[in-house]
Amino acid sequence: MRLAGQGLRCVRGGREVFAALDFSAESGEAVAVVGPNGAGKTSLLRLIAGLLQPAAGTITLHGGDDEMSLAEQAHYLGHRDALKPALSVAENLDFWQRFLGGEPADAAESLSAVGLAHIAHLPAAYLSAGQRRRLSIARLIAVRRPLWLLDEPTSALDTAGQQMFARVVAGHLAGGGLVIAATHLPLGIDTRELRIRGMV
Ligand SMILES: Nc1ncnc2c1ncn2[C@@H]1O[C@H](COP(=O)(O)OP(=O)(O)OP(=O)(O)O)[C@@H](O)[C@H]1O
Repeated sequence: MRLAGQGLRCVRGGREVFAALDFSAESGEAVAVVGPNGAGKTSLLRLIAGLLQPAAGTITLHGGDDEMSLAEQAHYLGHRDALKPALSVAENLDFWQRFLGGEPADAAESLSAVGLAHIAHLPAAYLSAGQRRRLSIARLIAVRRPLWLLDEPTSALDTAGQQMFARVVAGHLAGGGLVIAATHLPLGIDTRELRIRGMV
């Protein structure tokens, strides 16, 4: 599988954020999107996820599932954790699986992997920032998709959480997955750097 962007131009609020951006990433590879605040890292992830349209250029995924769109083959984990506060930890996972697909056994495994099995019954509203982030990471495991688009994935994670994240990503890459992560922090895994300078 190969993800490639060519000649990408991003405009937000009538202002050019970046232009003529090329990148590519292969199965088993993690790309760290780096650059100063406002350079367009989040915008690039949202372009790849199909949540924004490029003003110019193309994004293509080769070797994926031809019957699915790029967005259907990707997980987008944004700044804000997409949790339903009234649902418990386990119910949030169950909701994602009903909405996005996935095996119940993967949900149970995902809670153990992120260290939340002991509070599976707790409403998401009561979770700490780091626990919310852990639950978001559990979605990546509970619903299998090859392309992970992660925005500051380790924010709010403690040291053990960062190590857990590195293990989860390593497992995904070993299984032929692909990760694009916008970050200001080292992710604890081998990454190739994609630097965006932006127009700021
Ligand atoms: N909805 C919007 N309307 C107009 N401009 C926007 C919008 N969202 C973002 N921008 C602008 O687009 C530019 C890129 O923002 P983006 O969030 O992609 O940057 P970033 O590199 O992820 O920044 P940070 O490191 O601070 O997270 C910024 O100048 C921002 O103000």
